Amino acid sequence: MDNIQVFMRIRPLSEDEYRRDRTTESAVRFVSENTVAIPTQRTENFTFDFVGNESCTQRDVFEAVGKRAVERCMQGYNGTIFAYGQTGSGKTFTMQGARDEFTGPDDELRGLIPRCFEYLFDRIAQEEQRSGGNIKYLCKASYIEIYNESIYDLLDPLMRTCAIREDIKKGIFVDGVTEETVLDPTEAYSVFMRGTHSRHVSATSMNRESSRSHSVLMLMIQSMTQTDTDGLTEIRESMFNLVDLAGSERQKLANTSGMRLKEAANINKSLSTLGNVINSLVDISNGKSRHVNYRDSKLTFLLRDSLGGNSVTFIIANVSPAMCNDAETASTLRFAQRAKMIRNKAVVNHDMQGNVPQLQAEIQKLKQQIAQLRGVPTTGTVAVGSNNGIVNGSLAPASVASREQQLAEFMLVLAMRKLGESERQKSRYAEIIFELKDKVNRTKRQAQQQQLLLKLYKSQLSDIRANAPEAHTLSSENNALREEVSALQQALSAQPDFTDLLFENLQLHEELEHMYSLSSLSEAHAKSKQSLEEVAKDMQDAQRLLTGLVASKSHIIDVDNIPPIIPDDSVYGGLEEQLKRAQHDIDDLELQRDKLEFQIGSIEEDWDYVKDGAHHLANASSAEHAADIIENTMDSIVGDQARQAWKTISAIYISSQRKPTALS
Ligand SMILES: Nc1ncnc2c1ncn2[C@@H]1O[C@H](COP(=O)(O)OP(=O)(O)OP(=O)(O)O)[C@@H](O)[C@H]1O
Repeated sequence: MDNIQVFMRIRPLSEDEYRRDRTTESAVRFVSENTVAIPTQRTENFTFDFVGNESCTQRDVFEAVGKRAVERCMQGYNGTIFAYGQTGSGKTFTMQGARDEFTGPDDELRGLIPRCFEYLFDRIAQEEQRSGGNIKYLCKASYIEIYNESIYDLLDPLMRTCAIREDIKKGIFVDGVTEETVLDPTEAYSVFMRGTHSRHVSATSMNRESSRSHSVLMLMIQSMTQTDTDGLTEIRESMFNLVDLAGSERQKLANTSGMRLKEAANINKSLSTLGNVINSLVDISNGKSRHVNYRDSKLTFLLRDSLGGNSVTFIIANVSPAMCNDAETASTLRFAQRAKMIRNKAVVNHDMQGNVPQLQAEIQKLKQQIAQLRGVPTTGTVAVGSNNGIVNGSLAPASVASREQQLAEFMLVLAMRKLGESERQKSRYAEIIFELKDKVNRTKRQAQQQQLLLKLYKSQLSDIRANAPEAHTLSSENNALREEVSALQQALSAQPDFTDLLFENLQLHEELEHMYSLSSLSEAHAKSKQSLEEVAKDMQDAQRLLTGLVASKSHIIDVDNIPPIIPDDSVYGGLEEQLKRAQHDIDDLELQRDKLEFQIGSIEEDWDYVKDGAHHLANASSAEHAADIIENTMDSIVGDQARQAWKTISAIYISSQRKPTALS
């Protein structure tokens, strides 16, 4: 059992941070070589397996983490390196490096990924040479992104989404993800950069930052060792995951809506699930029985083995040294401290492979050996010694024979198991073939349906074309109508401008009002007013009629330019509209659901802080320690209710301790 190893890296202060802090003083204080604290956050001390200060180089990180991870993968263990930390803390710099292109092995700023590639292929060349051709290696790379709880295949030109599946033999895997065989570091790096480029392109087109998603580069390393005599092959296979996580800062709901809300809810979900999984695993390491909710997020489900499973796991906790980021730095270190308590059970993933006759021959050989050994006592070989087989204090041949017999029987059992396994594998392959055939059939059916549709469209098109002879008549009719329209338009333009009439109307109206005010001709006024209104109305009607007529005559079919496919456009349009509305409703509902999940997650997290705080408070060693706990817990809580509850708990604690001055 190995604990997850945690490496902390402090990046140099950025110019922005300096402008904000107005000091170069670091928020992180070194207590000893591998122990740090954040005094402004009054944290406890944090001890890690390695702590790199601001001048820690890319080479240092590789020597401490990358090299060890590659070595374990070469032995057949699964390995994972996570880069964790707030946005801008240096995760990508640590994993990938300072630049977006590979400038070769002399580039001192290249990150862990290119360095791991170089080291891995160096070691492979060494091993292949040392074995004199008996060992052969195969490496395949896949690269995915987890964004909004969907998995995108970054090596697929269409960046299709994939599903995670579980299989008895393969364990957890990304179904249908692109796997590219890589033969040297340059090839591996160019595959990695291709995926990184797709990630940037999709991030830009979707108007989001790459730090809002997790990326996982998966390297499958397989070694095949040919055994000398029996033609069997030993296969070792390990999965090396290099994970660049989304920024770890807790997403706030305030002023967030639409896509951003969904994004925030999902990042929150996967990071808080990661936190919950780690908490449960820590409890398990402390002897408690807990269910671990790996399936609550894609990230934790995919990396299940890396957390409390069959993997050698390293976490690099990246932090900023700035005072303005001290709370986030403290939160990252608390996360890393908890993760360090998780214990993994890494085992070498190996298997024997040979065809069934080879395995059967092996069994036959073993059976013969057993039969020979069984025959030993009857042929009198055992009787050579005396004293129950003990000769001069050492085992007599009979005991040796029985030990050999046991060994041979044990090997027989192993071989039988192998045979069984190969049978199971065979049936699994049969299943896969069946599934593939099924898929092919479905694709064929879809293709047939599409061909039918195409035929239908073609026949409709040719119907329309077949009616084309009428085009002449239509065309002459068309011309006549066009002339009519232009005549009407002329007539319309010959009419006095409608606005002029209205204006005149208004003037007359005003004049009449004036006259009315001067004389007592009220009746005449009313009549004139009415008649003027009638004239205006008639003018309006005439105008409307004329415009309508022009518009109706303008709808003349242009028979020379019939679009290729017109069928049922309005129906499709209507359906599409309905579909859009339904999709919109679904999006709204999903958003609501995400929002609720986010709120629930946030509330649960808050209550966890309250519970943890109360637990720590009960065990506080001094009033100062208690004051720290009260303050830190309050900083971590987001919701009002939990804050209120924490205030009450703190007040009760303070009054019961009767140390109000220290704790206030
Ligand atoms: N150790 C370091 N030395 C020098 N510069 C660094 C170091 N770490 C990070 N930087 C610089 O800090 C900036 C932010 O780093 P980076 O992009 O790696 O952060 P990040 O944690 O990956 O952010 P995000 O979550 O947004 O992806 C970059 O300009 C990077 O070059």
